[in-house]
Amino acid sequence: MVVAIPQTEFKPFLVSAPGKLILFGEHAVVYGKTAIAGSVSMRAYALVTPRSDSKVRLVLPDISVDVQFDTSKLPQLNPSELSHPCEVENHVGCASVPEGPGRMAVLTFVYLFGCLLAQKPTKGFTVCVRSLLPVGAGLGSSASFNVVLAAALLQLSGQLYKDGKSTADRQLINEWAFAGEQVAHGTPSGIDNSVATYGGFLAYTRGQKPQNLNSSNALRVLITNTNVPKSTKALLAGVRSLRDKHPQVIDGVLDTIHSVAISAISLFESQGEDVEEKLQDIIRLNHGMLSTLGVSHLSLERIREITAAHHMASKLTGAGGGGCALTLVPSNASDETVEDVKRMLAHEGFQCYQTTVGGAGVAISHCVGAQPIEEWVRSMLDRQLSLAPSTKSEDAGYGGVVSAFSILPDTAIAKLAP
Ligand SMILES: Nc1ncnc2c1ncn2[C@@H]1O[C@H](COP(=O)(O)OP(=O)(O)OP(=O)(O)O)[C@@H](O)[C@H]1O
Ligand SMILES: C[C@@](O)(CCO)CC(=O)[O-]
Repeated sequence: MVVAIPQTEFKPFLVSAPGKLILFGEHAVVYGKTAIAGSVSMRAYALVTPRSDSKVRLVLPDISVDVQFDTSKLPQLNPSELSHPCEVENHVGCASVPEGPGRMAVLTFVYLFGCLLAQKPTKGFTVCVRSLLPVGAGLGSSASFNVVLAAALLQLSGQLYKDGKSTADRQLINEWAFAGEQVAHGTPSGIDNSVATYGGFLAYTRGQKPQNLNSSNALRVLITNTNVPKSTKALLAGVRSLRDKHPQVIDGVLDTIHSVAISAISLFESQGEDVEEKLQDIIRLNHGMLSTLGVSHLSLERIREITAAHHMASKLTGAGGGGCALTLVPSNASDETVEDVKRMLAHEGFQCYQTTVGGAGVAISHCVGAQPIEEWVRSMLDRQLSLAPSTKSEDAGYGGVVSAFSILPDTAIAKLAP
């Protein structure tokens, strides 16, 4: 059965943004040293579809959220009247925001909607976000969520002139995504949302504008989740207390990490044959320094052992104490070798993702290849499932598309642009 789709103000569009990986400089960055981060090919995707009423619906299947608001019940917000974006908590009025893990995501939506759209006569719409990034594993799932949300709402408000492609558009998306990060995290550094917006590789030093590294070398990496829960706060406190006790020693370690990041900058921008080998060296060195700071973990050391046996260098990424490790896959490593390593890591109970670092930042698309998005979503699922007409007529006939998008397997989502 073909579902008739009524005329609405805009056609469905899709926004996507990558997660991030800290390559060098975690922990030292807290003390004013430089860190290098890159975008990962795993992304968050927001499907935006029109509605025929004035409701807005936020569907977040990965964290079991499906909320709907009457636009007139959402607060109009003026950012200059709030001392900090997280104050949105005090302005939700009669909009009912769920408790639990989805609360921050919904509050971010309320904040961005209140600032960007509430003042304008807004037709209803549905935003459904799916992400291929593990939540809370240090890969910037929060930042990519905030970037797709900010870009979607800016696009709906008519403030993007080049579909997010121009420098001005990106700057705007990055600023609003940072505000979203502030709702969730209080005082984030801004590196995560910058990577999710601009993509590629960035050098970041606290208090300075992130520097885009002109690298044409996308890196092939394995990201291995130890599944060991970590407390970033406790790990940061541990390093601080060690530094308080041994300031000269620890400052020396932090300076060395800074030198590693500076070497990485020149390596990323050079083309020499020995670049890969030198990158491997500094990955090992950086991990050694982090281990000296006390933020490694047995599980991370085990990953290093397994990958080292296959001539691959690994280091922890993010706060450490568990969390994720990154492994550089040398360009001459065969697919069999990579599969072997992945199998051994999985055998130890680790979760392993193969990805490239340094790909595209935020992207807004109106088609997938030559297909309109709604057609693509339908074609991805079994016809019986995907063509079921929506029971939610107010979703302007797109309810079935939203439901289909919500349950598409990750393998289908991974095929989406870019
Ligand atoms: N797929 C998603 N759908 C909706 N919200 C998401 C999604 N992924 C992440 N989020 C939001 O981001 C929050 C997780 O952020 P958190 O900072 O804990 O993890 P992370 O960003 O993955 O890790 P890190 O900040 O260490 O890189 C979630 O609680 C939710 O608010
Ligand atoms: C450990 C740290 O350097 C990175 C955590 O992903 C903390 C921070 O920069 O805020």
